[in-house]
Amino acid sequence: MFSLKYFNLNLKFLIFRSKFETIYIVKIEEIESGGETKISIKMADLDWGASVDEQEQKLTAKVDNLKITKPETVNGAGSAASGEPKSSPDPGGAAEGGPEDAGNTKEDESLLRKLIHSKLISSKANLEVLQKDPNSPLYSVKTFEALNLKKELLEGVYKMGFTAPSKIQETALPTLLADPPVNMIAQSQSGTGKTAAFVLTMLSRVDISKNYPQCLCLAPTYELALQIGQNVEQMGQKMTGLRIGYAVRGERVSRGQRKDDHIIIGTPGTVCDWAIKHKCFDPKLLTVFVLDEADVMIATQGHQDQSIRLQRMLNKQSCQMLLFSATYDDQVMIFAQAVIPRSPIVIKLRREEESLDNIKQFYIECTDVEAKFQALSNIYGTISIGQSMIFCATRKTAAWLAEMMTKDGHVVGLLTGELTIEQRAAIINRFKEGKEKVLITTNVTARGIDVEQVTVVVNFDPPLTQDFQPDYETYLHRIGRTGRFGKSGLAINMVDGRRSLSTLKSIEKHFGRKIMKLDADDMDEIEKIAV
Ligand SMILES: Nc1ncnc2c1ncn2[C@@H]1O[C@H](COP(=O)(O)OP(=O)(O)OP(=O)(O)O)[C@@H](O)[C@H]1O
Repeated sequence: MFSLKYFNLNLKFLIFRSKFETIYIVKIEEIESGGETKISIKMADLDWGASVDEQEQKLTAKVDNLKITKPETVNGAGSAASGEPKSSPDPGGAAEGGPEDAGNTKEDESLLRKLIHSKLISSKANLEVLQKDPNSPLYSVKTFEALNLKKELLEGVYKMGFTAPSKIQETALPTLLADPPVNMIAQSQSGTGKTAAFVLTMLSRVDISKNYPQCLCLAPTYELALQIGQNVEQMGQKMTGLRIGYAVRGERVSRGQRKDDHIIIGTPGTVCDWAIKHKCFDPKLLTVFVLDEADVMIATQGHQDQSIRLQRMLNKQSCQMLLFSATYDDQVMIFAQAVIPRSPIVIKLRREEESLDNIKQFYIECTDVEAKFQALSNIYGTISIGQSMIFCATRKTAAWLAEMMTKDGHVVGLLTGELTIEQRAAIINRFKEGKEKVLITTNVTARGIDVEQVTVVVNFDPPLTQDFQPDYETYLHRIGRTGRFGKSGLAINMVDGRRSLSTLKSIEKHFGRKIMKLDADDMDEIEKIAV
C-alpha cells in the first residue's frame, strides 16, 4: 500500500516496461477517498488482448454515440447574440446541432475514404524521392510484367482489373521488390495505390511452402485491417494454399498455439498479444513488416509504442520494413524514422493543390432559412445543374432541406454524421454513380471526399471552424478544383445575417477572389451564372 497526495486519475491499470523490455501490468484495486487517497496495486491477471480490444472498440466506435454539445446552428449562435434572424429550421428551437465533426475520428475518415475509393485516383503532381540509397538506383516501371512477378500473382493483379501501375507504384514497386530488400517510407493521398503496392510486395515475398507467418501488416483499426485483408485475398486469389490470419479483436489464441498463416494482418495490440504474450509466431522469421496508415496510427500513443515494440523484435538484417501514410508532417516523420530504421528510401507524392481559378463564386443575401430555400429553389428551377453538393451547418438544417427539396421534386441524398461509416459510404457511392443529383451534407461529414462530377457547390451556411471562425481550408476544399477534376465550377453561398455575410467577406479577402452578389429573384441574372 502507498498513498498519493493528489490522485484524481481514473486509472484501473498501469503498464510498466523494464529495461529488458518486459511488460508488467498492475491492477489498481481499491480507491478510497476521505482526506488522503489510498490505492492498492497488484500484479494484474490481465489479458492484454482484452484491454486492447476494449481500446480498439472505443477507437472504432461509430458516430452513433456522438454527443452534440454545440449550439443549434453555428450562424444561429452568432445571430442570437447579434439579434439577427435565426437560421435554423427548428421550430421548437431545441439546441441540437453544431459542427458535425466532433466525433469524426481519423480512423473513421480513413475507413470512409477506403470504402468509397473503388478506383484509383490519378495525380498530375510530381513524385519526390527524398532519400536515396546510392547503392540501389531507383528506376520506374510502366507495366506489371516488367516486375517479373510470379505468374499466379500477375494473374491476381489482372483479375483485380489493374492494367498498369499507378504513379506511386511505378516508382515504389521496383524498389519494394528489389533484392536485397530495401526499407521504405511512402506517402501519398488516399486512393493512389499504396495498399496495392505493399500487398503485392508481401505476396511476392511469401513462400507458401513454409508454414509460418512471414509477412506482418499493422493497421490502426479492426475495419482497416479487414480492408487490407480483402486486398490480399483478391490479389492472392491464384496463389493456392495461401493463408491469411487476422490478429484483430475477437480473434483469440491460446498460449503456445502456433500460427501457420503466411501473412498476418492486425491491429498493434492484438498482434503484440499474439507475438509476445502467446508466442503464436516468431517475429524474427518475418521477411516483410508493413505499418499502414501511419498518420492514423500515431494518434494513439499505445499504437505507437506497440508498433515500435514489435519492430524491435524483428530481424533487422532479413526483414524489410515499410511504412505508408496519407499525410506527411513532422509528427509522422518522427514516428516513421523511429519505426523504419537503416536509411529507408522516402517516396512522396504531393496532393494536387486545389485552386479557385475559374470557379464562379456568388452569394445570395436572404432574410431567413425559408428564404434561403426559396432562393435555392429558384436557381435549381432556372438553370440546369448536373450534380451538386449542398453543405449545411447542422444535421437538422440538412434534414429539413432534404425534405424540402424532395417535396420540390429533386432526387436528393442526405449524408450526415449520425450514420455509420458503411451507410455514409453507400450514400456517397450512390451519388457517385449518379443515382442522386443532389447530395446534402453537414459541415465536415464529407471532409476529404472528392466527387469528380460535382460542378455546383452550395454553401447553405458558410463554413466555420469549431471556434466559429471562417474556415478557409474547408471552403477551398469544397469549392476548389484540382487539375485532375477539370477547371470549371460554380459556388453559391447563402447568407442570412450580418455574421454570415462577414464570414463570407473574410473568405473573399483571404483568397483575393471576388464573390459576386446574386439576386435570386432575378431569373435573367440566374440564367447567366450557368456553368
Ligand atoms: N494499378 C492500379 N490500377 C487500377 N486500379 C488500382 C491500381 N492500384 C490500386 N488500384 C485501385 O485504386 C483504389 C485505391 O487503391 P489503394 O487502396 O491501393 O490506395 P491507397 O493509397 O492505399 O488508399 P488508402 O490510403 O485509402 O488505403 C482501389 O480500389 C484499388 O483497387
